[in-house]
Amino acid sequence: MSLTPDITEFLARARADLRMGLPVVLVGDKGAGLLMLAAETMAPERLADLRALGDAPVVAITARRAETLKARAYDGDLARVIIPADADIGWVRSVGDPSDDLNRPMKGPLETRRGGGASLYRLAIALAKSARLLPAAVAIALEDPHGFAAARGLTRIDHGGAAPHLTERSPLHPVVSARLPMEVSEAGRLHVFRPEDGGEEHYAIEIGRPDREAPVLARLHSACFTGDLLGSLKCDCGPQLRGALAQMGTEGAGVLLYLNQEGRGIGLANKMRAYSLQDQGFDTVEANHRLGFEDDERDFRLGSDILKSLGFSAVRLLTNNPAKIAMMERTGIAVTERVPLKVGETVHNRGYLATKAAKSGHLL
Ligand SMILES: Nc1nc2c(ncn2[C@@H]2O[C@H](COP(=O)(O)OP(=O)(O)OP(=O)(O)O)[C@@H](O)[C@H]2O)c(=O)[nH]1
Ligand SMILES: [Zn+2]
Repeated sequence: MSLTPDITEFLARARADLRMGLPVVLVGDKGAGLLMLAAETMAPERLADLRALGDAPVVAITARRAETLKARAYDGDLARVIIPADADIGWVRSVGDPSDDLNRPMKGPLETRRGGGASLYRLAIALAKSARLLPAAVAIALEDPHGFAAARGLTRIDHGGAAPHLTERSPLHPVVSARLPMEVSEAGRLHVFRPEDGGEEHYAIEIGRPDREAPVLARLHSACFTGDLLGSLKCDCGPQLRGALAQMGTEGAGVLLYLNQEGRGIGLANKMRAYSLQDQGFDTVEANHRLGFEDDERDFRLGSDILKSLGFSAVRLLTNNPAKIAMMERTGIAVTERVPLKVGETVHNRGYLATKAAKSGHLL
């Protein structure tokens, strides 16, 4: 019935639960169950309650994180680290959080579980990521997941229904648009787009009245609180944002998409964790990996969705990132020209820009 939450709505609820430190119940296709919490937000007393359920709980982590911890990833893309009986919550958190890797290296070897299906653990990690938490999930098997969830009022997620929603993006809908006179152009307009899944809103800033039949000067900008707002010298985002808008103002037409995918899609808290690791000597890509993330967790398809919704089908794209161009082309937006955007190099971000060129294929 329409008044009952659907899977998208249950997933949104699960994300909120995990951020608060609440457990979520996952149900497999054959009825197997898993109780999960995000390692990062779990309260110490809940670890004791989990242990009381029987079997030793595990921390599920990505293979990226497992590599740093030298833990065997028997499941390929993930590892299930067994929580020893005498381990406390600090130990559990350190499995997921690399902040103390160098100061207080974990005493190994870590024992990891093998055998049995891993799909629910994979779902647990994907959920933690989509909640913008560290990809580390404390989990224990449940025999009667339905009864367990119902008795405690916990959110229950069915694997079959959930899996496609974690890889496919949610449809975006225009909410409102209004005139916004700006320094670069008085003919500015801000459009707000909202996804159906309760996730972040994204924005389009339209300058002038670009012709929908011709390629539009466009920029896909990912949110960077530190660079866009604070004038951080560690990246080039602020100057790129202002440079792109200035060029659109000068040409009299353009569209800048402001995608709320902070920190290449890992969220500000995790980006700051990456910055701490960078201060310990790791580069931007290595830092992401130590945290358990891929180099880049963004979904540029959002950009094509918004451009199409605004009526555009071809762009002159302001970027140095070939992945953005490839994704535009794959999703039906023609890139007729790449317009380079080289601004804001500083002594602090020279290494960052060089790493992006060497490891992420950015054009110099
Ligand atoms: N995880 C992580 N994210 C970072 C770091 N430095 C900057 N970012 C994020 O990287 C993104 C940069 O976005 P963009 O400038 O749109 O993308 P780009 O891939 O550099 O491509 P172009 O600028 O178009 O060439 C923003 O979301 C920043 O918050 C970092 O060291 N670690
Ligand atoms: Zn930045």
